[in-house]
Amino acid sequence: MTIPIPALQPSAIAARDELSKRSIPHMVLSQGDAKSLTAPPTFDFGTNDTDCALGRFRVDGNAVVTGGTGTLGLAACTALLEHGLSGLAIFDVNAAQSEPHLTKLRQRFPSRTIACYQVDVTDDVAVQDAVDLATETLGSINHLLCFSGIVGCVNAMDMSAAQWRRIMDVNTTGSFLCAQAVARKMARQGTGGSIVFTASISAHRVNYPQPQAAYNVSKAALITLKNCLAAEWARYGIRTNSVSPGYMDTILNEGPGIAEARDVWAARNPTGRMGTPDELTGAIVMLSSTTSSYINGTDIVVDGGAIVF
Ligand SMILES: NC(=O)c1ccc[n+]([C@@H]2O[C@H](COP(=O)([O-])OP(=O)(O)OC[C@H]3O[C@@H](n4cnc5c(N)ncnc54)[C@H](O)[C@@H]3O)[C@@H](O)[C@H]2O)c1
Ligand SMILES: OC[C@@H](O)C(O)[C@H](O)CO
Repeated sequence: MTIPIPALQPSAIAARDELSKRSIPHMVLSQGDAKSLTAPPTFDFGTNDTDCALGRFRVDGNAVVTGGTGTLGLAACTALLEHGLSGLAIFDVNAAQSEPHLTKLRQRFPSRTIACYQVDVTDDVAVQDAVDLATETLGSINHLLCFSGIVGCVNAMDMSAAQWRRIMDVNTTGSFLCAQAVARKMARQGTGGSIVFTASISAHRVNYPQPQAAYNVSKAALITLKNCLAAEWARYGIRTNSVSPGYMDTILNEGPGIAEARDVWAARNPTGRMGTPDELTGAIVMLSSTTSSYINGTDIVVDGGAIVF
């Protein structure tokens, strides 16, 4: 059986013919070495041995970090400040709990502005007010990192509509509302910026052994939201990416009945263990730094290899 090849559109034929007329200046194809370059690429090798990684992975400007009072959010805040962040505004529904952490951060980074606001990310008015306040306090917002999230391990048969809605509301809608409010500022500032959502390996595969359909769906939706915003907002100089942590050793994964699950998660991971909060920060810093200026719309899985195991 012959499969018919669809005819090219006239515009595609014109484009193909135009391209085929052009020479390929950097390639010496006739020598059988399609990769040899006539001109070396320009590359800045630096001038001394202190021009090292921190320069490339430097994080400039100010950030809003939602859920920054939580374990992963706080680890991210510390890492961003270590890499040069000038100002930080944490948005968290449990802002009161952050005081001892804020004191430590302010002691360690006395020259930076560090603020924390009580915000429920599902409340669009509260989000807008907090973004306005953070902009006033910090001068500008250049980064948004969304860590606010909740989990619910409930059989889909038993889940109430209210439980489903709340998980979707906090994890997906909350991240959207924050991204929209911050992106509008970035677009108005004319500076562009970087947005990083915290998805999960739960966005990529069904968790085992705990049932958590709403959580998994909320995180999968976040990955698609990231794709949409990356496509829509690049024109404003805004990059939108996400990280997908695996099982990390945080309060989210503690509590009654979780001990057995933790053993299963560790056993089903090639590393034989859960991750530590600090192990997520490499991806966070990289995505937020200027070295990632062409990384847009991607998701970085940080899971010790769980999803390939
Ligand atoms: N810990 C893990 O294994 C893991 C794995 C994958 C993804 N994640 C995701 O990482 C993020 C952080 O998780 P964590 O382990 O640090 O948990 P955590 O519970 O320590 O942190 C979550 C933070 O979100 C805040 N929050 C909850 N609801 C909020 C709301 N409505 N408005 C504002 N803030 C709210 C909480 O107060 C808390 O500070 C979550 O989105 C979670 O789904 C965690
Ligand atoms: O998939 C891992 C996480 O998203 C999360 O820590 C877990 O599923 C919560 O029980």
